[in-house]
Amino acid sequence: LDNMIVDPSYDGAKLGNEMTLEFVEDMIERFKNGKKLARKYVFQIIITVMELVKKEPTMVEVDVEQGQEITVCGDTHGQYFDLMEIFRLAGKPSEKHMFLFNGDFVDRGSWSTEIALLLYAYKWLYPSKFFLNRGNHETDDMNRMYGFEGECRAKYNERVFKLFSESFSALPLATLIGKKYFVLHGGLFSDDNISLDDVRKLNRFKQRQPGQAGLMMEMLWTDPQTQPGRGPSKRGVGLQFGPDVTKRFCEKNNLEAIIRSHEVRMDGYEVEHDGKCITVFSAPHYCDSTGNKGAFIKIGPEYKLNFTQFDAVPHPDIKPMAYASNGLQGMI
Ligand SMILES: O=C(O)c1nn[nH]c1-c1ccccc1
Ligand SMILES: [Mn+2]
Ligand SMILES: [Mn+2]
Ligand SMILES: [Mn+2]
Repeated sequence: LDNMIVDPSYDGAKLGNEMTLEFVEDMIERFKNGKKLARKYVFQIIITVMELVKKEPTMVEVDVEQGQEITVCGDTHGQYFDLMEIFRLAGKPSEKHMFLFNGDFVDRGSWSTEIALLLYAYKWLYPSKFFLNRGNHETDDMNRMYGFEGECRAKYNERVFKLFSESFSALPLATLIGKKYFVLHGGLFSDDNISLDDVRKLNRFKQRQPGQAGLMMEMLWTDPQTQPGRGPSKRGVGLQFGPDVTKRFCEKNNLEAIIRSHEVRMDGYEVEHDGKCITVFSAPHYCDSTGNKGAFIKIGPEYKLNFTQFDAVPHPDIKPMAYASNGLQGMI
């Protein structure tokens, strides 16, 4: 990276060896005005955050101390201007105000590189207060089809996508808050005997992509259902799990509830399975079409769940999937 230079005409803040709040604030404004980051800084940010998250356990454990809070967000899917609305309403990340983004940061919305780079910059700035769970959209197959790869190529280059892809495969798969809330993108498992210890022990580096079976795939893909037991997934990947599965898992692991994302909810969130399964989705008016609200959850030292709903805000006239290819690139 040292031999990479930043064009002397570059009008943005300079990045040295440390992330600064000034650089992050400058990034936020640049992205709002449709500007990009110097490519050298993009590489620096992704590489630094990849090294940081590689050292994190597959399930990160966080407690909320007095005077602190954590805001849990669900899918943001490239909707940068709605992410700005989250920070306006919830407050921005800080040493006292922790955040957890629960996967699906990218794809669909056309400001996926802006969201990914901003979340990564905050991870660098507040490494022990800012948390990222992997979603099923932090994977190569989805990024090829749903816009992120195309957006990386269009705004930066293929190497930037490859680096993001490598960093996604290093992301933790779950976060345990106060030993009470098990937060992951998709949901629970085909096997009732899976415990938090099995998640802790899961070697997420053995396979870069979740594939069609196994613990990692299930954590990123499964959905709750109202009927007891387990059923087939509507997505063709994973399965659906009923209230009894959630109850058994929470009892076995002394949990209040699981918090997951992965599905749109018209109210932005939904409390299901007798309060043991909560879905939080943070992309309002999803794909400029669904008309849903977004939501986020604030959790303080008392570990009560505090839901906030919010509406989509105006954004520049760039459609969802503006950079998506037909996904056949490189196939023939
Ligand atoms: O793109 C989405 O809405 C999404 N979010 N999580 N999973 C998906 C998805 C999965 C399979 C096919 C299409 C979308
Ligand atoms: Mn999603
Ligand atoms: Mn998802
Ligand atoms: Mn929109």
